Amino acid sequence: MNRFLNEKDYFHGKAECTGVLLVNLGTPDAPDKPSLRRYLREFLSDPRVVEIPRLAWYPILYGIILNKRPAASAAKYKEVWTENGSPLMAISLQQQKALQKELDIRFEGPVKIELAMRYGNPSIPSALRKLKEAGARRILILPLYPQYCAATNATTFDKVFDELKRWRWMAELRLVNHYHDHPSYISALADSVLQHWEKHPRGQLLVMSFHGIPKRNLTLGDPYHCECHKTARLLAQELNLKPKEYRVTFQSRFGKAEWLQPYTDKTMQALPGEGIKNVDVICPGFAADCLETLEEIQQENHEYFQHAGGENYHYIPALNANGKHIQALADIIQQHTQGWPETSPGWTEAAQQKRAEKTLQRAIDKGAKK
Ligand SMILES: C=CC1=C(C)c2cc3[nH]c(cc4nc(cc5[nH]c(cc1n2)c(C)c5CCC(=O)O)C(CCC(=O)O)=C4C)c(C)c3C=C
Ligand SMILES: [Fe+2]
Ligand SMILES: [Fe+2]
Repeated sequence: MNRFLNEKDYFHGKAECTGVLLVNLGTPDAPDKPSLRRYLREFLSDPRVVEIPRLAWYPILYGIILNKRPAASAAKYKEVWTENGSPLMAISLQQQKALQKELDIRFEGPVKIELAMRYGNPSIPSALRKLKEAGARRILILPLYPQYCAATNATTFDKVFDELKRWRWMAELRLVNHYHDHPSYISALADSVLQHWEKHPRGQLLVMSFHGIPKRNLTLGDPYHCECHKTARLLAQELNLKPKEYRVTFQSRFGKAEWLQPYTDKTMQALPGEGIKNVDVICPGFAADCLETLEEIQQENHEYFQHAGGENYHYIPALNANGKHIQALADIIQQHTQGWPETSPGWTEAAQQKRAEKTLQRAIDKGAKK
């Protein structure tokens, strides 16, 4: 057996392209107990996610968590599951499609986008191999987490490296570390808040809720907490908010240790007592709506707020596949692929002609729609 992945059917002058790998966290295949058990086992066995020595962690994971949590989590997933499957997966596929369309217009030469999930399917190795088969000699990895965290971004890169170290002919590789302060991302967030305020009365407070991590990770040097606060500050600036008009909180606590504070759920229970009875809530760290936004923020925290005497609670959806988000991601991709050849060998004149015609047709269609 061969130790390395060889080049299949290679010939000189084979067409090349630039590859972009979009990566999100992953989601169970179905909202049932066996699928949840499989998904949680892979996710929670990752030492980047739970940084407890394996000898201490595995008895808890296999003895308690994987016996209790799959059923409880499956019930939550059932509440948000759609006819197109898990919201995270359905939205990620829409993002991939819209971005491919946008990059086809922006780039001279061919750019191929693949979607992967860090846990579950489609896996990072399978998506990287698809890019390889499409002739990607240069690959940009874009984890869809604006704020860098070792539990999300670093583990994505680990998995990419594990795959690439098996390739005979490695691709040129670039990584997007984060985009928490990218002007196009901040502007897309601000736009989504303004659009929301056009349709709904504005709350007294804009709560910006980010996924939490253990507090210990911050003290060990993970920049995630700082990056969340920077995103929040820039978004507040863009919206001309005074400090008392917005608040940063952290959600999705897991286990008994202390996580980043203030906690979103405790904040929602306390706000009405402070006289704040109307709030808008946004989750700027989630590129796509998922269990953590739709069930935990839109439903569960809404209930906490109302039970504590709150009156109006509006969740502002994640950026998902909205136009400004796709433009922002395309800006990030363009910036990080600078210097890479836009026209590759094998990119024939006929293909270039076809692209020019397609671009022209799109411009005509766009003009006709206006
Ligand atoms: C030790 C536990 C966890 C850490 C650390 C963690 C960090 C982290 N997670 C996200 C984004 C998402 N997490 C999602 C679900 C989810 N997260 C954890 C635990 C940790 N996350 C669990 C156990 C689950 C599964 C659901 C459950 O059983 O409660 C999701 C949603 C996936 C979906 O299918 O919809 C996302 C997205 C970030 C950004 C992050 C660190 C910054
Ligand atoms: Fe999580
Ligand atoms: Fe949660």
